[in-house]
Amino acid sequence: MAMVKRIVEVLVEDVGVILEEERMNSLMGTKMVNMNYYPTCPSPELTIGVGRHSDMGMLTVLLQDGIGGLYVKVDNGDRLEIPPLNGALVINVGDTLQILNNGRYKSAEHRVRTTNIGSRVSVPIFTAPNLSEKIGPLPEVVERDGVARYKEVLFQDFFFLPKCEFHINMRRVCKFTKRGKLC
Ligand SMILES: O=C(O)CCC(=O)C(=O)O
Ligand SMILES: [Fe+2]
Repeated sequence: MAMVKRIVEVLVEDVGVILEEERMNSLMGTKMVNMNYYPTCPSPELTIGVGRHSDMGMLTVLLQDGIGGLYVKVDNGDRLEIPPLNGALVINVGDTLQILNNGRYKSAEHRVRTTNIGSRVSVPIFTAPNLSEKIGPLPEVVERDGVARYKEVLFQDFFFLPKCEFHINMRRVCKFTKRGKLC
């Protein structure tokens, strides 16, 4: 946790903001762990491991085994595989951090493919705000940028969007935050 906090601190310091301890704790008050198991698939192209989405919170710390299959969409639209590195963690920027920084750090869209070489396990740890926390671009950043690219919302208002299939829901979340309204 201390490591995740330190990374967030460095990222917001880089846009000229020092967050107070209390605010930092509220922004990272929700912690969740997923344990993903992707069985080996003889025809991976016919399956969806995890559909495309971005994570909603501040930062995600992901431990993956040696199989691979995680892809991130980069600016030109290509999808890059994030190859497993022994002993390395993958750190994802989430939607909340993107909003706080007024769009400077992007929450990367990613997805997971299954493989026919072996089953895969991954364990992401998500940090996200308390449900009652207001999230919007940090005032210092808005002042400098001259524009707020996202409106302020309660974290719970996009965490509990109307239920449909989970990952469709995640995409709706992105539209909600990036356009400032529900899709
Ligand atoms: O399995 C992975 O590598 C990523 C899983 C993921 O993106 C998620 O659980 O949000
Ligand atoms: Fe994810």
